[in-house]
Amino acid sequence: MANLCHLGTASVTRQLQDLATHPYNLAREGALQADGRIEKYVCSSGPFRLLYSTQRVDERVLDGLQQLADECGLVEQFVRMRSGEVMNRIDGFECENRQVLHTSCRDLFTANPKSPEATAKMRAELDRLKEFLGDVERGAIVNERGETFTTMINVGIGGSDLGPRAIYEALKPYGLPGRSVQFIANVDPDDAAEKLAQVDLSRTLVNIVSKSGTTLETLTNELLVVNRLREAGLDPAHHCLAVTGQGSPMDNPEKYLRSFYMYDYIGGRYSATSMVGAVMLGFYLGYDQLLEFLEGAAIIDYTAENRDVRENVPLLMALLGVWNHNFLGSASLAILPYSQALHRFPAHLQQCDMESNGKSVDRQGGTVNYLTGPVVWGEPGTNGQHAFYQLLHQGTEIVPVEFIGFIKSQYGSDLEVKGSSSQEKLLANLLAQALAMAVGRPDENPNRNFAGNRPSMVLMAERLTPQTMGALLAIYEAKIVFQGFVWNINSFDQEGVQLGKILATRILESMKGRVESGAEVEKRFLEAATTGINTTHDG
Ligand SMILES: O=P(O)(O)OC[C@H]1O[C@H](O)[C@H](O)[C@@H](O)[C@@H]1O
Repeated sequence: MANLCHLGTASVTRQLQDLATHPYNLAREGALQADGRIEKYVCSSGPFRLLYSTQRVDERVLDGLQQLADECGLVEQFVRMRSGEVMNRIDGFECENRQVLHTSCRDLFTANPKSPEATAKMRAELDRLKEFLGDVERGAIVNERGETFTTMINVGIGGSDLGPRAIYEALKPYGLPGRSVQFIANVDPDDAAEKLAQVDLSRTLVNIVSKSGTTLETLTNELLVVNRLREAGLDPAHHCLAVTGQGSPMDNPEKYLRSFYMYDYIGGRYSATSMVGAVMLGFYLGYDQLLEFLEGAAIIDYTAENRDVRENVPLLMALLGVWNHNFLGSASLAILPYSQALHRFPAHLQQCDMESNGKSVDRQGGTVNYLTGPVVWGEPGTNGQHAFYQLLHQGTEIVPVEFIGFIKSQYGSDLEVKGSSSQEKLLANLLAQALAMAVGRPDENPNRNFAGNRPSMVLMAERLTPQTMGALLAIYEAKIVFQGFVWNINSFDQEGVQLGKILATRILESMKGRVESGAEVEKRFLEAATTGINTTHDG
């Protein structure tokens, strides 16, 4: 039974609303140095340290957020989720009615996993993956000409692409020698054409990833790649792998060189540590580094069970986000990694956050009367500083920022220019931006005045490695789940994506002259979009 306490019923909500009428003034002279604030407002979990002195909070607000966490039973709900309680549900209405057990996929490093049966299933799949990867490595599994496989194409979309791709991009320096991965996600034929042109298909494994086994883009791209394999004289059953839900339409092991399973209690946007990410990451990183990635996530899952907000990074980030969004009124959230390797991480978080918490109905089927998930966006720094930081500093929209930074580079190849290394310049810019947003700078010229009081927080670790990437992923997954508990919404289904798929099918039918009754609007919209534009195919 989910806690009925949430933002709308917590007794402390009124107190936080009162505190929000006069939030901490970061731009006041000496505000940041007061009371050892900079050193005091630091929280650590696993390999990450969160600096939050540049948030508009003080001890009373933090105490209020602690009380909100306690009243909502956030950690208790998180523990119950990890232990297998059915939390993907809406009381009294038809719903998915499922457990939420993405944490079971990495709960491998203890004799007492939270959900033993789910972890045992993941362990069994990992054992099969380890054997397969070993066969590929040893050359026991080779192509038609007896050559080893060097490349993998990952065919999937949404959670079957965004998380795995972001993690692959983040960990490129850690790949096994000679290994590479390409991703085909969009149904746009140019996406597949561009990727297929970059590989030697004869040396390529094709990893078809779809939890449901029914996603139009993925099935279309599978056929497209299979067709290209056949055209090249290659046997698809000798190159293609499948990762899908047990019993899905793709669960057809004879059709594939290997099939690996994920389960309905793992949401697509939370599946990067399941076989959805593990097959590709294991091929690229090797099995041992895949385990390091999973262990990083597991470490955070356990630290996230600390009830003390001040000692639990994902819980603190969740509550600071609620403070900025629900009490200070910000509408969006910028996630700005000062690491080019994390350039696809904000895109993954857009799905994980906005598909989880972009909801307006609570877990009892009622309409919420408070804000839920924010708009999430972001790009790496320092690039963003040359793009949208003007708005962050002087726009009418206050956009809270979550910066992510590392002390050391991944490659260790750097150059001292004008007395500093590039990594030093990267970090200096990150910290400078957080301070500038907070403190501002008064100027009599209104166009040069920086009002400050623009909140941010800084997540720091030593270096982006497989383990810190796993930890970073789990921090954000837990943060998003904690916020969904505060808002008393079901963060684990995605009914909102279904209507578009239905209308797309109707428009496809219209294109073929088959107009269902009631699909008049789609037909007319299609005609307005295409009539008079050359739609004949050039070749
Ligand atoms: O993995 P699949 O079943 O192919 O689903 C891929 C994606 O499809 C849908 O759009 C869902 O909204 C996503 O959550 C899911 O990740």
